[in-house]
Amino acid sequence: MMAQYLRLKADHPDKLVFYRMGDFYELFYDDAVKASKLLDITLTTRGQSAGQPIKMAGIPYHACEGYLARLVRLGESVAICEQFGDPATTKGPLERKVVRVVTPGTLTDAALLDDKQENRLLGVVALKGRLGLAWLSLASGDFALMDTDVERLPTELERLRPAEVVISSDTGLALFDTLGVPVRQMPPWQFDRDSAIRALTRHFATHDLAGFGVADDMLAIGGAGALLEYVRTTQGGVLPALAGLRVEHASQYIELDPATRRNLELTETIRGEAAPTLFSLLDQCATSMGSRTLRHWLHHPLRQHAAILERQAAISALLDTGASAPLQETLSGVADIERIAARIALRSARPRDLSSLRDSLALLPALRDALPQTAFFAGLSQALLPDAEIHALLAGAVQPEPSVVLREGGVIADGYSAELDELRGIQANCGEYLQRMELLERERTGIPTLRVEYNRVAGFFIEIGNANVDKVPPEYRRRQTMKNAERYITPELKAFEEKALSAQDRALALEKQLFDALLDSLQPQLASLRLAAQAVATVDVLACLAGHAQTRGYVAPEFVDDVRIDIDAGRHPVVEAQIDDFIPNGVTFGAMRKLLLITGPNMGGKSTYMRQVALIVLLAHVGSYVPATSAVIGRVDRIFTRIGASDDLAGGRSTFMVEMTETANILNNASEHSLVLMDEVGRGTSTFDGLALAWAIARQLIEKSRAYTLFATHYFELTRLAQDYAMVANVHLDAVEHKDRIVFLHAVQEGPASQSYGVAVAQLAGVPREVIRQAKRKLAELEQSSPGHAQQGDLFSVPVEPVAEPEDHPLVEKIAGIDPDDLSPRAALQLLFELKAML
Ligand SMILES: Nc1ncnc2c1ncn2[C@@H]1O[C@H](COP(=O)(O)OP(=O)(O)OP(=O)(O)O)[C@@H](O)[C@H]1O
Repeated sequence: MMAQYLRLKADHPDKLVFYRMGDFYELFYDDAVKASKLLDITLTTRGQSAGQPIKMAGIPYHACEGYLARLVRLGESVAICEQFGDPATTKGPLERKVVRVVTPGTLTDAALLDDKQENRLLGVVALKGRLGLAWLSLASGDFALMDTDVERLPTELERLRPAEVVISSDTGLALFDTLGVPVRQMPPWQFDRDSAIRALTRHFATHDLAGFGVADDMLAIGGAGALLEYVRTTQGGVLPALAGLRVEHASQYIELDPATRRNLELTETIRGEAAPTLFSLLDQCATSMGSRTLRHWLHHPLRQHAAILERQAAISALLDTGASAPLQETLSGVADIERIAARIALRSARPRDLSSLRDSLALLPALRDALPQTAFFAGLSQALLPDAEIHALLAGAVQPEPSVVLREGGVIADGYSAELDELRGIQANCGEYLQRMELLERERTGIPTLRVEYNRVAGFFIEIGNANVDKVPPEYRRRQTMKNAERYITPELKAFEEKALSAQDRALALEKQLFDALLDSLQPQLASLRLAAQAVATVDVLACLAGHAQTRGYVAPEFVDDVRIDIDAGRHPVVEAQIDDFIPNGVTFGAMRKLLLITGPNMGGKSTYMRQVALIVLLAHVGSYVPATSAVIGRVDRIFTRIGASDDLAGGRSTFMVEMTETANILNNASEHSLVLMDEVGRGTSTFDGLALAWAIARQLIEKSRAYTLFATHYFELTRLAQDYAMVANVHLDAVEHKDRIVFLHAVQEGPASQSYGVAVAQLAGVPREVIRQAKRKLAELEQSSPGHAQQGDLFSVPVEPVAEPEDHPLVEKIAGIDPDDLSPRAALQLLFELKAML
């Protein structure tokens, strides 16, 4: 057995092998050690090899899904090795085979997949500074290619978020060192472009790839070929029905670099949590397909105005007809058709998959009826009309409520197969059958005492009393002689006996056969099921966005070709939902107003304001309505953000290094159509360095990039840029100090801020009183010594009246000097009188 194990393991050196032994999957040697650590299961030993005990860990077969899910989430791959044959009759070890390999990127089991997220496998080819990317999702059948530059790898990885990456073993892992994705290396020949073209054209049964818009010299083709092979091996040789190939171009979408996706908290907070994010706010989709599509849309804002306006018009139509609520109501009954189709393709669908597919298909007509009557929805409606045969087939074949697993039976509907009905009938109506036969035989033979019976020893028999044996028909054959009677069997009864005794086994086997045949007959329908799934998802997202537009008071943005972004009374969609009194703020950019310098106190709302502008622009390009009273937006090609400071310790970059790397990316790539958010650049270094850098960076953005820029800063010097450049304007957020409190107004106004309130905010945050007092004193000192002197390049350097340190009231000083622990009750009382007298 160990020899067999080692042979199988040799084919899967980099995976954990789950080796089936009876009711357990067992892992041996290093696999056992690794699994015991990762899964926290007991490490033990079994037998010996070369005098050494063999390390072993096992997991019960029925609980394997949970363990698999954990391993895959940790980036591991598992080869599942099943046993074949009957242990009772086989000599020596049972035959075992790896039936499938579960890897993070090739999951299709419902239990292992995240409902709301696409699970992608990415193949990467890098050659001479160029990058070919191919990605596919087994669960949705989506298969796409893109060629780009090597530097864009982090950006694309952040966009696609693959669960697993496949590369050629000569590419080297260095590219992926810090990216935190499981990477699998395959031999270089599997990335060979010519073989890939042959494999792809064979798979799609096309002459060449031109019909998919794939040029023969695309680097990504090699990756696509490797993916196909990888999927084939993991799925035990079965290839899923893929929806065809798509070519993506970087220019289709507004580009968002990795930092921007993080900073804008689209689908994950900066801390890596799932909420609160734009996605968590908006995702009220009724189906998982809708949720996945919404997530995709948020990460892929469109550039082409026509495509955006199509979605926007669809939302308007939903709002006009009030259709979203009834649509979502119907949608909530629709199962994950897309993933069910994928499991049908891989023949791993379960009985309940088919019954929920049937029930979902039955809802599609109602969905179509509820759609608004526009050309756009007419297209979707067409897709929502898969071949009526599929539903008819499923309705006829599958029980209304089938059992969860096929091997329990009770899956195929009554009336679908005469043979199955008969087998089931035999089990259910054995007694009835015997009675009926008894009556018939009595009539036929004229023996009123004839009995048809069954016992365990004799099986089925016809018993005739000795008095009547002369009337026995010739086809009766004697089975047993009793004292007063003879027992007979007939060919019909014999056949019935065989049927009855094996009816259950045969019924189960037949159900399995029928179920497999059903999966086969669904294969030609997968493409239309996928189209229906996509249409359901699109309707779902649009209805969800229409719902938000209505309940949250969003408006349809207008798109223009001019250089312009004009938002009236905009709101931050996520912050607005979290606090009671959100103050709306507008923004105006034009050809002559391209950089807004934002000053104002800490906590004043600068970051919120900047992010809100970016989110509104992004949402507008998703096709959604936006949180504002009006929005007019010109062409936008990219959104860049440089917000907040975070160390990239794993990548060996300090906070300041990260800040400057991100800034360099912006300065090198921003165009006049880009939206750039810069939050306090330069603050990661000394004041002089920081100010100097911030100054130079701002100038570069105005003179060279001419991007739409929101530039928040505490360096007050920078506000002077507005005097030098017509395209720069100052805006600020304000606060007022009221007694000991500071009140933030959160309203954006024209002009630079007048005060920073840093010390007041520190006080608010609970910094000890003594520190605050010293800070105030130091602040006054600095402000006195440095007007115009550039000693202190910050807002603090504004010449303002030195703040006179208020003398503390003697009463306060007296109280400060008290140590209550040292006071006797009597002294305390005395002190109270003294304090009162000092008032
Ligand atoms: N327009 C607004 N209306 C109401 N509250 C707001 C508004 N903008 C921001 N806030 C509130 O103020 C808090 C601070 O906002 P924000 O982080 O944007 O300030 P900031 O000026 O960037 O501060 P810092 O300079 O310290 O980073 C937010 O958490 C939010 O609760």
